[in-house]
Amino acid sequence: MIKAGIIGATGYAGGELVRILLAHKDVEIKWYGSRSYIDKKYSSVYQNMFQLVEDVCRDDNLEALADQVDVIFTATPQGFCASLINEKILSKAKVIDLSADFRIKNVKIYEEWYKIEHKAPQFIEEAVYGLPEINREKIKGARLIANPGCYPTCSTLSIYPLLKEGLIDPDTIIIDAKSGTSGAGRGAKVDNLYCEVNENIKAYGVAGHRHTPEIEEQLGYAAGKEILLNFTPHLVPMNRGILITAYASLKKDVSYEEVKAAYDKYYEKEQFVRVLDKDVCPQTKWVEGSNYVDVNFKIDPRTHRIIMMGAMDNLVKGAAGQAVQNMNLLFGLPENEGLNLVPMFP
Ligand SMILES: NC(=O)C1=CN([C@@H]2O[C@H](COP(=O)(O)OP(=O)(O)OC[C@H]3O[C@@H](n4cnc5c(N)ncnc54)[C@H](OP(=O)(O)O)[C@@H]3O)[C@@H](O)[C@H]2O)C=CC1
Ligand SMILES: CC(=O)N[C@@H](CCC(=O)OP(=O)(O)O)C(=O)O
Repeated sequence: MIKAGIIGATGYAGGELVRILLAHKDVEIKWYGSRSYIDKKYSSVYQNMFQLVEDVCRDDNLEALADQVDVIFTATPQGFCASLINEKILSKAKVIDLSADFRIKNVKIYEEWYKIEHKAPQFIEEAVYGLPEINREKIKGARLIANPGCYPTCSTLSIYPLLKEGLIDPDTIIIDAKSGTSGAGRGAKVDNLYCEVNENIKAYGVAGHRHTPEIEEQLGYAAGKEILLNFTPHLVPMNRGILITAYASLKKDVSYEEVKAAYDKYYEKEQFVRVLDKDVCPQTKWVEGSNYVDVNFKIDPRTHRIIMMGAMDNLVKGAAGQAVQNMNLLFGLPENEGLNLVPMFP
């Protein structure tokens, strides 16, 4: 049995990790970390866990935890993991960080976009960006995984094959994204109150969202050069789900079959990326509660542009599901163990 500890188990991403790991046959959760609910039963925080989890929440102490578990998930705010990680911890346990602390290789860019000083830049180079469909082999041997952001996961997977195959002009990418409110976490914020979100849709972080450099970095690797793009997220009145609609100019005339072949080249064998049938647009409802990313595209011959689309559950493939996928790779388990979650509908 793999012993797991979750720091930030009381948040939305941590809660989803608990839900997935409880059904994972090779994992035992040893530590439900929290700062606000110390010594309170975990199931009193999340009543859906009544009679399923008897443990109480424990203080966030990464060093003490590393002595007791094989893997630590940090589902905590930006800066937390970097402020505590050290060589001793990494020599004892694998760490999968769900925050952005180790996602961006250039520390200056991290500090500029996150407005915090990075407390452990010495581990940035070593950390592996945990997008299994692209970095599978590197993930297997890692000690520290930078679990990708929700928007970056959906955006990168939707666009990656076309950049790799040189079908689109990397300097023309525009990503329009939408997220359900759980993406903003469980902490109380005025912007996420019912009356603010219900019956409403709004853009936020326009021309400045912190996921922009993460997406640019990952798509830059695919393009083989640095790229700049426009990324505009929107908050929509639903609990879960991310939908991205991305636009780029085509570099040459292409047929549906050529573009489909590019997607198939990278995803045909990938269980969690579903390239939908022709003319079917991805919808968040069709992936809810699952680890799937549904992708598709449409060529617009009139404007000589292509529209790339992706849908995903921000808490599963966008956070906890992907973290478990990474854990499976780190421990040599089948990559889909505990992740054969059938999407719920309606
Ligand atoms: N929500 C999502 O869709 C996604 C989230 N993520 C990332 O996962 C991480 C958690 O996000 P999310 O679950 O949404 O956030 P929440 O606000 O829902 O949860 C935050 C968690 O962190 C704990 N926490 C808060 N402040 C501190 C602190 N100073 N020190 C230690 N622990 C603290 C909280 O515990 P308590 O209050 O009990 O002390 C809580 O368990 C973030 O880095 C986020 O960016 C990544 C992808 C998607
Ligand atoms: C709706 C909403 O607020 N979403 C969050 C992103 C989700 C998240 O937690 O970000 P990471 O994937 O980087 O961890 C945001 O825009 O900041």
